[in-house]
Amino acid sequence: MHTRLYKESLSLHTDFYQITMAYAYWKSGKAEQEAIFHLYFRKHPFQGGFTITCGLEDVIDYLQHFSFTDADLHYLATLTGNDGKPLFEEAFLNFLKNSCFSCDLMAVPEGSVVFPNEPLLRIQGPLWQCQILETPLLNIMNFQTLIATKAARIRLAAKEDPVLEFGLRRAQGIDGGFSASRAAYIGGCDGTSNVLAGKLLGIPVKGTHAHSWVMSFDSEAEAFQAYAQAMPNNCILLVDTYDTIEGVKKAIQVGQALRARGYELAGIRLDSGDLAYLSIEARKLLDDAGFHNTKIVASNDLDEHIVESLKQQGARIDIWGIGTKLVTAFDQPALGGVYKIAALKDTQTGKWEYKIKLSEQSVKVSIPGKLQVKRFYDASRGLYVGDMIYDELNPPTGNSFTIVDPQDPIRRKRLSNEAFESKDLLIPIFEKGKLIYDPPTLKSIRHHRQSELDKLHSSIKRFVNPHLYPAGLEKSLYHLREDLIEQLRPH
Ligand SMILES: Nc1ncnc2c1ncn2[C@@H]1O[C@H](COP(=O)(O)OP(=O)(O)OP(=O)(O)O)[C@@H](O)[C@H]1O
Ligand SMILES: O=P(O)(O)OC[C@H]1O[C@H](OP(=O)(O)OP(=O)(O)O)[C@H](O)[C@@H]1O
Ligand SMILES: O=C(O)c1cccnc1
Ligand SMILES: [Mg+2]
Repeated sequence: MHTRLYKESLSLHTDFYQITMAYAYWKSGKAEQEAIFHLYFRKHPFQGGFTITCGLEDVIDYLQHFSFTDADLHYLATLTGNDGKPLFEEAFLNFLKNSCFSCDLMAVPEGSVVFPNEPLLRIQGPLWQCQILETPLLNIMNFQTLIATKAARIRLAAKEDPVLEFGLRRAQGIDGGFSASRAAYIGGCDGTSNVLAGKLLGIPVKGTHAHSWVMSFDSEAEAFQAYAQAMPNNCILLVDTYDTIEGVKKAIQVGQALRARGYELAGIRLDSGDLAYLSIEARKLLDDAGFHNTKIVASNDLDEHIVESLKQQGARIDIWGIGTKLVTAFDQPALGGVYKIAALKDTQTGKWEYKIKLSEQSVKVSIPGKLQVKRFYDASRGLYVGDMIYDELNPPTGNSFTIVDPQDPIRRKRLSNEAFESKDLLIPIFEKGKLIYDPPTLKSIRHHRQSELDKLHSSIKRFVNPHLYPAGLEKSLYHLREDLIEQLRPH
């Protein structure tokens, strides 16, 4: 990458307080104490019923390059407190210099459907390392998970139609654009206008031309002819610069000239006005002129709701170009994923101590333990039927389980091994800092996302008041959490 940022080591890509805590852990002899943290979210984005996890490959890349360079340490050595003296002792900086990532990481594979409170990542290792990674892991996972989920919703609305991601110009800076293109592809887009994402990630690059192409000529007809001349084998003409219907007629004339040369007009693009009406009219004109295979591309501030509405109106749009509202997750610009400590090993006894964060808001009370998620699958219906978050330090026995919704303990469900198949969602990625996972290709992550969504009942995927998928705490974990809350509450 060509920016100043990407020439840097990214170990300082964290919040300052992570480094001050790492220092204080080190000073108080706790730095190497073994801890378990989970990364999870509490509420689906976009008022939806599902979320698509995304970002693991970048997490892996980050952790593999996690080391403090001399330049990083020189910088940290310049930081001073309010007495003007250095904040960090040299011995601590040496400790950082000689350290490398040595944790265990478990993760839910990218492209999987996930639900509130389920760990997307579980990290176990020295307390200071787990702590310092909070910010970069959230930075990577929150954004890509958000965009993959938005793209998956757009994919559901567009049904089988191709969707092109056109967002780079509106994305949140350089990495915001690049990682959005990646996440959008995983979520279900078929191509991108982002050429760097094409080169580095192998995403198909696609596109048409801008209004300025048309405006740079004396007439629209000349502009269309020149574009067809330059690119006869990839000719999609933007027809709305002056008058859409007149533009379609001129595109048809150019299509006839192309056909005489042995080429086909690939498409036209509509970028303003009533896209339902104009696409229906354009389709008639194209069909009447014998251009049945010429596709109609539409763009202009589209999102999943407008795509769904246009389809209901009978719009004849074949390909959807979607930028701003996808890559900025316009209606919800951040996923509120969090990263919380859940257990700490007592150095004397070697036993795990459960950790829990209390809050006035019950949704913010964290979940203690070494968590895993067991997902139950009804093979006869081809549907996921429920997820059980359980504690590996105290796993449930037997073949039949009760899950409890921590926000509404009346909501319970029984899940059994006899009735359903099941699998654990978190799989090993790093063991003691060593990568033991072979990340899948982007294409196979996309396929995985599709097969995951196929296994969700349609009521969970609808946009308005989606049905709540059963994802809860295994009963004994629920009680453990309640007991801890009881013990910690002063009254
Ligand atoms: N038939 C339709 N039903 C619902 N929404 C539509 C329909 N046609 C277009 N839209 C959407 O309505 C919005 C139209 O916005 P706006 O009025 O700013 O665009 P416009 O009239 O095309 O003007 P401009 O030329 O500035 O792009 C866009 O988000 C577009 O995707
Ligand atoms: O609408 P989006 O989903 O973001 O898709 C990308 C948009 O970018 C281009 O125009 P741009 O928005 O730059 O100019 P315009 O507003 O004049 O169309 C293109 O014509 C699309 O309208
Ligand atoms: O190729 C296009 O049509 C395109 C690319 C980026 C943004 N809007 C449109
Ligand atoms: Mg626009």
